[in-house]
Amino acid sequence: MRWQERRCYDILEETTSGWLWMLEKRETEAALGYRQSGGRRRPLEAVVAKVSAPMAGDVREKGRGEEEVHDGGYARAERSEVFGGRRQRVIVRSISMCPAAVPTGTKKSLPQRNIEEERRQFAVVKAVFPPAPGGDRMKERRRKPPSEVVVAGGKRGGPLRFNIRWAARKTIGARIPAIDSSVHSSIPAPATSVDRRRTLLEERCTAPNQPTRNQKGPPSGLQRSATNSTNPCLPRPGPPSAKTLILLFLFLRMPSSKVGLSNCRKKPVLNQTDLSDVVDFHAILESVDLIDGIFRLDCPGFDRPVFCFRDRPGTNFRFFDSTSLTAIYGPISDLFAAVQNKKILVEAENTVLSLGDDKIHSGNYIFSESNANTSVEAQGSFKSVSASTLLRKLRWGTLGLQFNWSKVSDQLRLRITGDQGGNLNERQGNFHTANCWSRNYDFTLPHNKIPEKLCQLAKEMAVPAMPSGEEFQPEAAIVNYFGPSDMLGGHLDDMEADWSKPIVSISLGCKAIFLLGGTSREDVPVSMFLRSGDIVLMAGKARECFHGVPRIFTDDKHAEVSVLLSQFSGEDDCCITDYIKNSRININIRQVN
Ligand SMILES: O=C(O)CCC(=O)C(=O)O
Ligand SMILES: [Fe+2]
Repeated sequence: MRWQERRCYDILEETTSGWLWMLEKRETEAALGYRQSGGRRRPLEAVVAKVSAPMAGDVREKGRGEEEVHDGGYARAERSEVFGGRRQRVIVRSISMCPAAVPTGTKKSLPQRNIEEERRQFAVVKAVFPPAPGGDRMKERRRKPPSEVVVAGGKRGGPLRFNIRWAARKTIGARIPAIDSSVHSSIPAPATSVDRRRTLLEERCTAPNQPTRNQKGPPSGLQRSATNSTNPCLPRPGPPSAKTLILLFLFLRMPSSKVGLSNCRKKPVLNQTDLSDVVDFHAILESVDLIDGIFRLDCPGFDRPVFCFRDRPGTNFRFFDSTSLTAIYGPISDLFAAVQNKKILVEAENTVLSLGDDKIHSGNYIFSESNANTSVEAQGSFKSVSASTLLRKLRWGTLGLQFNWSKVSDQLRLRITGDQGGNLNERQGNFHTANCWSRNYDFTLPHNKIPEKLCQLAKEMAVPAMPSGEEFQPEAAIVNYFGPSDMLGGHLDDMEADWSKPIVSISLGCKAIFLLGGTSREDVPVSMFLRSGDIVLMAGKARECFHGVPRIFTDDKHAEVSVLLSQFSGEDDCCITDYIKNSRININIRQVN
């Protein structure tokens, strides 16, 4: 039953053996023992608390002007914007910002609308597992979640004025008391790290902050409706023990940004929020009801039902143009084993790779026995960090073909922030035609192949989204590691040449909310729960849709990892179980060519 999940965890060790891994700059420095030159070195927690406090789009107070604050590698922007007819100061932090900015003519979109084709192309696969023994699923499904969920933040002013803020209130800002306490008691993971990685990706098609046009209201919400038993889209019922659900997104919706982690010092103001609009495929699978706007598709040759979204509401994004990242290229391996054995990572060698105009910091890192007499910060000339710290701080890594992140970042700075004349569209056009399509994946960067087991799994799971007779070729993968307060801002994944091939996106660990938008920043997203073992497939039209992960659930009740945890009972498994309880891992696998 949990084969998919289990297989993923079997290969988890390998997914942390990628060639490239990346930490937030400040974290990297802190973790590796660098000192801030000249500056006061503040504890990481303080920095995290500070940047975590403001929510995306958080309205603070009236103000004028614009300022950007870069804080130890983190960044936030304070802008003056007009909300509700008055000018107010807005703090924006790590907002995803990728508009559908690829100029007409360069965008690789589907040549022809073909609904049947699209059904295959825009797929989300979801694995749903049998209820825990004794669990009352019907009761579970009927229970309304809102009463159990509260939102951090208090009055934010005009939540519907910007859809992004609607999303923040409706889903992103959702907080469960137990989560808050766990957040406070744990060392807060930087809420921005995953976004940072994404920010680099997005920068290539970023537009400056623009006033929202044609704003739409919040989505009407997907209503439950009785299923028509003659619905041709309904698949044959599968064996309950192998209930894996495939969701097919015909038109996806877009995400929004994030909610900040509660400030460690201030108690968050908790308001109630309503998660009843969050699509729960688990419940749909258990139910005889479908939800309006979602249908099930029979997919020959694939033993799991396929669910599709019919419509595409939208959301909008606001732009935030700031990033400061340090990419560290270099292989690490056996991270979990190193944690288990209390090893430390030392930088054995530090080189700088030259890639065209870029210089990329590249290290040779090895895990070595920790020496009781050697403090982490005093390893001779080596910078070092304990494997457990590294695991906690790790936010993403890549497998297979590498992307030259720093190049994109530099180019973006030149193109977008440089004074090159022309209007925004022209600048974006220049940027895209000159750089994006020719400079995304860098085939010259050293890399390892994606682990074979992961390739195999991706190929199998990609079937519903592949053109018939073609096999998915996994060439690159990004592994996102989400801590309790991490989130992934709205973005497009458009680096790959052929958008008709799916991205196979596997969720592991704690349950998350996934937001799915449209092709425009102004489209309102639909939100859905992704549980451990779920797989999202996106291809074709869906590649043009914004999506993101505003939050994960780490409290015992909502994380839904108990069955998974029960599979790790060995003594050596404790570092994995500890990690699973507070984390979500997403592995998204791509065919690049
Ligand atoms: O974590 C997820 O479910 C989505 C990840 C994603 O969209 C990405 O890495 O591009
Ligand atoms: Fe993505």
